[in-house]
Amino acid sequence: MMVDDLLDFGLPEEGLEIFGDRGIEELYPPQVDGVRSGVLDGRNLVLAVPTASGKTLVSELGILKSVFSGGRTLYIVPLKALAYEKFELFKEYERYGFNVGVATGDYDRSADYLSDMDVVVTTSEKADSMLRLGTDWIGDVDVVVCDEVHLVDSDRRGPTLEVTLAKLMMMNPGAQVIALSATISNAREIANWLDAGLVKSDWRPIELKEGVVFDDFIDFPFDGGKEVCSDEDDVATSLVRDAVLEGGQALVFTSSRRNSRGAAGRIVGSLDDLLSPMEEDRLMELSNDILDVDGVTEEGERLARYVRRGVAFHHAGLRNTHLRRIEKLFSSGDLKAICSTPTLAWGINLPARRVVVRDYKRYDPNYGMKPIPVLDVKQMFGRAGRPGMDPYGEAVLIAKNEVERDQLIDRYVVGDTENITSKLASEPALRSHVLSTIASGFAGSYSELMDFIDRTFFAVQNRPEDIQLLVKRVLGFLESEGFIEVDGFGLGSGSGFDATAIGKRVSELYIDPLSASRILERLSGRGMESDIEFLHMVCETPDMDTLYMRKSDYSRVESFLKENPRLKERGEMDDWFLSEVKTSLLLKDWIDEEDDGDICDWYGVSSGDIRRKASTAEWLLHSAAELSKMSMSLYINRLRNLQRRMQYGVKKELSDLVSISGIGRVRARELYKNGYRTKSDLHELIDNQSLVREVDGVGAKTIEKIKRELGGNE
Ligand SMILES: Nc1ncnc2c1ncn2[C@@H]1O[C@H](COP(=O)(O)OP(=O)(O)OP(=O)(O)O)[C@@H](O)[C@H]1O
Repeated sequence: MMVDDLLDFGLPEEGLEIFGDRGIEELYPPQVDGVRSGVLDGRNLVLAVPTASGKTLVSELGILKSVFSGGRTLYIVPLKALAYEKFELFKEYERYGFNVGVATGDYDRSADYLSDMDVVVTTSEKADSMLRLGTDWIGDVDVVVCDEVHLVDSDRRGPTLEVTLAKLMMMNPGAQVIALSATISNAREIANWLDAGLVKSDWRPIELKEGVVFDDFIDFPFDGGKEVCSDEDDVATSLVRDAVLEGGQALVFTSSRRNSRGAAGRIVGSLDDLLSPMEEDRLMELSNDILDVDGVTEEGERLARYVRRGVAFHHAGLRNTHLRRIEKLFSSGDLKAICSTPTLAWGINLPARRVVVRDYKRYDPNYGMKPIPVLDVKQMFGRAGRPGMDPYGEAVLIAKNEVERDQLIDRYVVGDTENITSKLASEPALRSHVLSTIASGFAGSYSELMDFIDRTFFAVQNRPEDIQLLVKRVLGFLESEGFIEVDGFGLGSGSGFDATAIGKRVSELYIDPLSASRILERLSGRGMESDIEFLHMVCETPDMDTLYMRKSDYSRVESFLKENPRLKERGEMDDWFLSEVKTSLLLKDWIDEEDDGDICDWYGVSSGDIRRKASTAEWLLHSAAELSKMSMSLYINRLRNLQRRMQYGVKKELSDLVSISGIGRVRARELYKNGYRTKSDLHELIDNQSLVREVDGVGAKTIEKIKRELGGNE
């Protein structure tokens, strides 16, 4: 089917222009199936097709049809980076007078400012928080697109995604739901849940050869085989060099951060002779950028060194700025290889000629090393092949012997993906979503709550009596903690309930009700004195992912506790408690302006980890301050002060300086040392350029930024 034919199915003419500008003339087969299944007639649709087979365009058919008749779309993605990727794409609609917005983060900030938007791209967490805040325009949505709906299977994100979809469908019964998915075995079950038609296909725009390498030979069971034309000691390195020799790039997936660094370290040097002088120049530039942002940690320095030679590693511990730059340089072809943890496979579209899955086992705390799900391997495989650039994509697993090769072929090449399952049965997820469902008015009684839960994927897959048991347990907890009030005697089908004022606020703050109850208990207890006690308060909540205790951490943490008996009283000396204390100490070092490199060494973390922990702590301190307001606690100023320091990683006296964009903790300290302590002191600096030399790290560029910002504030 040609794009022009879409007019017969009701696509507005402008749609042809939009797709024409992207060079799209003919629809891919699954897109044709989407059209035939009624996506342009407002029908609900689940599209389960491989990565990069044009799912977005099918959703755009529904979106364009709707916005050209005055409708509004909510487009839900799993990750912030993806939200911005889609936002950039949909911004093309603005030339027809539509407003396109993006919303992520800031979970208790009102989203009313988006009420004029025709298309809003958001993450499932932000969509959930907008529902909790009672955002009016959410009840006026005509198309809901859910990208990567198979992530209902994810322990962390899945429950939020399914509850959000269920709420959106309940509020907007006439809205069209378009769910995009990887190829999963039980796609039909998802389609039944969403009352949708199903398009399921294995078609890909570019041929994908999937195979297993052993003894320098890649066995592609459906496409013959291939010798690897490179004989490095390390198999992954050979596979990468071989792909680059053929003019391609490679993505290497590893099971851990440490392995991603190790694999990149082995590749470095093997590509030197394959880089052009122009590529070398660009890589040098990126490498310097990395040093500029993070030259003090061993990892930042190592990343810069590798990038200079065409290779990078990529994992969630790195700074976001670095991750985005690495992705950009790989897309432009300058970087030849990235060694990454699997997160990259679920993120933005970053295709490569060859994908190497180096580790197919991952550590599981309950089972030890365990083979990863087929779905995960297929997702990584799916990143192979750049449409329009590569003749085909190759995806390869590595075997150590012939037996393993055959097993890997059976399981991951020939085998089916697993069924996906709801994760809403987990108690932390359920208590949070049950509270939010009551607090935001979706359910005022037990029977309404059960009606609502009946709309979730959880209810499709579980027996009603099991669900009731779990829900009752959670309701009992919420009542005993004072987050809901129940009418009548006991919890039964006749009982009605409402959230208390504090329960409503907990739901809006987007924290686990158990976190709130721990914080409230701490705030009402006997006087807290030191910073570390407040920091431990946030680290003992389930919302904080605490740091793992390494052997070398025990003596440090235990001797700290010896000197701080008040904190020691808070717990048993088990790993659980010690890791809370270790995390509190990291946060303390962050706000005391310890050097990034030292913090990374002391705690065994990466630079991005520090910022992510600090950001969670900042959110919890903000929540504690809000709860403190409601419970008349005396700590509000103290909490606000700590929250501000946590945001920037500084002592109190730098607060004024770091609020200026472009001035981070290190530059602020340098300015302070040189006598510039407030914004007004900085006026003097920008008026007198000769002073620039006095302050380390504050060059002409920064001065320009400060000038702009201070000018704008006046
Ligand atoms: N019919 C088509 N003809 C040519 N190119 C197309 C067509 N449909 C989509 N594309 C292009 O294919 C690329 C991949 O499409 P898209 O990102 O929508 O895939 P996807 O299935 O959503 O991928 P992912 O699984 O990563 O979300 C995009 O660059 C898109 O512009």
